[in-house]
Amino acid sequence: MHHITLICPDHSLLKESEKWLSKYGFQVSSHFSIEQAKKHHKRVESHLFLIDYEVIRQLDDFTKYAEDIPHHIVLDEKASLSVGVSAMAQGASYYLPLPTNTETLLKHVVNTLEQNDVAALAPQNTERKSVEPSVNEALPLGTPGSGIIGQCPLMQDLFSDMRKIARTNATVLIRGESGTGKELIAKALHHLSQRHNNPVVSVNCAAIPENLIESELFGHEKGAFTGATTTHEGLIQTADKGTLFLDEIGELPIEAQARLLRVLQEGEVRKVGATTTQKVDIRIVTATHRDLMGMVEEGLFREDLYYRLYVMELLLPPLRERGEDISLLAKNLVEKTCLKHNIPPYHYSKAFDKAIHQHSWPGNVRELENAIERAVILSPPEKLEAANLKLAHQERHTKKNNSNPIEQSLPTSGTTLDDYLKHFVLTHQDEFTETQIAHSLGISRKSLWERRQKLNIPKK
Ligand SMILES: Nc1ncnc2c1ncn2[C@@H]1O[C@H](COP(=O)(O)OP(=O)(O)OP(=O)(O)O)[C@@H](O)[C@H]1O
Repeated sequence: MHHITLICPDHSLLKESEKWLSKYGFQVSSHFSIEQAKKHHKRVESHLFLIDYEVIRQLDDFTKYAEDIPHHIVLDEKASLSVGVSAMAQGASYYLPLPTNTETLLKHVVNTLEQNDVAALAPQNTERKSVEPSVNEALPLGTPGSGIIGQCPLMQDLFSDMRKIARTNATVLIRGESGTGKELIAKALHHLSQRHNNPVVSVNCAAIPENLIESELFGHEKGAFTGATTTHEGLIQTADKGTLFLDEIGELPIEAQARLLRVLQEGEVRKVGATTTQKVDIRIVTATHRDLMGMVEEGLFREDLYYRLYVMELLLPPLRERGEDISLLAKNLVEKTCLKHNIPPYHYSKAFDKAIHQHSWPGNVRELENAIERAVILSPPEKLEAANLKLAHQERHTKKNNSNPIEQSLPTSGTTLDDYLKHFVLTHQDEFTETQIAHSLGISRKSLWERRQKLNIPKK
């Protein structure tokens, strides 16, 4: 965990950040003088100092302290250009006015910590690794800087579980609807863990043809089957000392399940066509949106493997249950998409936010990403228009007005998301390709295929 030290008088506006910085997962201590902070720093290493310039004004020579206050941001209630220049010349990473809004300060804190981490890791990487492979708790999960946005209680609980689980080697099953961020969470878990200096390998079991999956995962010996002209290292071997993320584990064929069980039980991998085994040390994280227990009951998934994989569970809430996170995500996506397409930043209006909240996002964050991208690209320069989100329900309304009989048969209330998806697919499959339907729903083509199976949606 990163430790931040505030140095400011009791009445300072900077004091207010103490509480919310702790809420973001930083360990914070506060001191009124540099001397006092120095003593504390000797006992507990501080990764960053936030200093109210009023404290520096009292000193005759701040440079004397530079060595003891290595990484710092200066904040000033009487901010001026000349003081800013001298603060930066004396080693401050940033000089900001007081008060500074939470988001801006947080961004600068995260930037400085990230820069320091990179600098600290570069020369000492190997030494650090061999002395003490510490858990990487630096990621302030939930903030835009961490790449995973999530301030609502459900996500905060999830992050708190992740931090605990990351300390262990326990196998983790991540569950959640399509597009909720399962892969993102699996990778964050790896980065939080002691394995973070080693590889994290992601495999989508549904995307690899069934006849290749064993050789891809476990590797094969030369001559093991027709076409095996060389020996091939499997992805499990590649992930040695790191984390293997198996997405859509429910799609793993039954023969491969037996091999995977061996990896989990014995810590050994046997290549296809090999007579000997090799030791591997991997943490396995899996994800599925399927009911694995139901698959066990149907004989499609091995029960022994199920219990091996289901040691810890992380449940990702659907986007519609994340309250204000939807706005946070949408805002962040608008900024990111503008940057990506080189479009001047848009104002995120209340009307736009309202439209975002009115939709139920069956395709979750992925659907939101796609919808925002459409809105950013299609809107005029002066205004981000909600109509350009081109959400599936808007299309439904338009169709209704056009008196489409199938659409009109949709119940107006009490429709489940599955009903909605089924009707949407049935209504559009004559005129659109699978890729276009999946895109409109904000889900992958693979997810659409899976939902067709699950909901028994016939193809045209
Ligand atoms: N909390 C979040 N903050 C920011 N971006 C997110 C968040 N959750 C998901 N995303 C983004 O949404 C997209 C979908 O996420 P991801 O692929 O991890 O979902 P998934 O649950 O694994 O999907 P699937 O079930 O279809 O494989 C990615 O681009 C990811 O970066």
